[in-house]
Amino acid sequence: NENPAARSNLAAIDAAHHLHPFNDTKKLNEAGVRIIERAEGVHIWDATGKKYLDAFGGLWCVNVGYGRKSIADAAYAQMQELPYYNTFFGSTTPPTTLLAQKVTSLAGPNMNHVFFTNSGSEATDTWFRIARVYWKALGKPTKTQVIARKNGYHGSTVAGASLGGMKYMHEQGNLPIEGIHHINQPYWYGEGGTLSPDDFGLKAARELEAKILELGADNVAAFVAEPVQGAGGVIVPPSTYWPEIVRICKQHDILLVSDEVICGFGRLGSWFGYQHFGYEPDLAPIAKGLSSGYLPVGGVLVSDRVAQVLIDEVGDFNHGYTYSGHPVCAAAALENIRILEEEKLVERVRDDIGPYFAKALASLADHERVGEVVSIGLIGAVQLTADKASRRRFAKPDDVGAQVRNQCIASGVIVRATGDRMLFSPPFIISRAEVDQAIETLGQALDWLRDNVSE
Ligand SMILES: Cc1ncc(COP(=O)(O)O)c(CNc2cccc(C(=O)O)c2)c1O
Repeated sequence: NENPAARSNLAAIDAAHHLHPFNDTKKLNEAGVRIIERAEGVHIWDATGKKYLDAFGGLWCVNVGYGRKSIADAAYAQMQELPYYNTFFGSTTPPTTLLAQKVTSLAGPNMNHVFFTNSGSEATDTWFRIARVYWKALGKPTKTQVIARKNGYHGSTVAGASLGGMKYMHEQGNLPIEGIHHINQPYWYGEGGTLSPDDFGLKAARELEAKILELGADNVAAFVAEPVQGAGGVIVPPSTYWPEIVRICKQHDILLVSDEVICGFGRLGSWFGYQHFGYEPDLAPIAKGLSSGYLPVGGVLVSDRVAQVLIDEVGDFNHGYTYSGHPVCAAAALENIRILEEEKLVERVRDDIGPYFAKALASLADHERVGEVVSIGLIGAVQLTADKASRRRFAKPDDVGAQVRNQCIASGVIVRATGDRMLFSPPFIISRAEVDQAIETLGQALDWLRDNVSE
């Protein structure tokens, strides 16, 4: 399949003109870019014809799997009918309105409105402004501060990168912007010390209360958190965490924002992550699984409490994007959700392949280089450790994670590494045999780590 000239030519063109996200362009150009040409089911192929099992689902997002012709057909038909019109100036288009109805019908009884965006980052900036507008309309204009978590990820816009808790992002662009504060993440394995997970869950949650009291509840607009922190390493909170967060937000009258960009649309075995953990947010950004990545679309689910103020008190809400509610993206998202419903893929994650995946992942727990394995539905992580008993971390977690990831990719399985945690987020259609292949491949990479990386 390899056409060396064509491939190397494309790589050379890419090196000459394409600046990639989250990448060191010089290193990338030396290594050579991987040209992905096609995909089907859970597999992708690069330009050399190499086939990979994509156990990471693109970027956490290809929930229905690749090659869904019906999504392409839906987008094509809509594009021929009406390729674009805006939702400004009192307009909408049929797919946009129907998508708003469909998404809110899945979001629970108190989430009946959605604001559309093109991405999760734009959804973050949207709820950030809604939260402040809400409190101002209620006569509390000083409630502007937002609390987020270290190692959380909420996107790459200025507010998104500021609300995220990644220091290496803050250092680029003089972030965070003012008005944003961070508390620790509920990462028991790395930060729980000698506490039990349950005690640590309460301790981590109560950092929110301390921060609110430090800032003054009359100055705090909202708290944002991912049900499970994805890009931060699939940090699953102890069971005591979320109930305590809910208590604190209620007690101090702080809006609760649940970032559903990864956890939404079935990833945890429920339509939204907050349904899995049993809480109801005031605002919830969505993207990724909304369209399974087939076209860029995002949004913010808005609770009745907030929507009522936005509608009855605020009047003009001066925010929005050219492509907010884009009809072709909406048509693709509608077909994506139809597939999730018709094939009962969310139930499959909850009742079948999710439990199977958890069992397969647990088979790695005894490996001498594994500190913990965690999963909910079809999101999972394997924590690497230099010493099981002491939970000692490798000196260079990023390097170790990258080496293990590269071993897996060389063996034809795409996984993600965040530091020293190996992450999975496969399409919901993954078969049991493909789960076994992904786990076995990681197991071989762990053996390689044990036999080749000391310390
Ligand atoms: C929880 C969460 N919130 C917001 C965003 C921003 O969405 P957009 O990217 O569509 O603007 C995300 C995105 N998450 C994301 C995006 C790109 C790469 C990776 C990775 O883990 O390597 C993760 C996310 O995971």
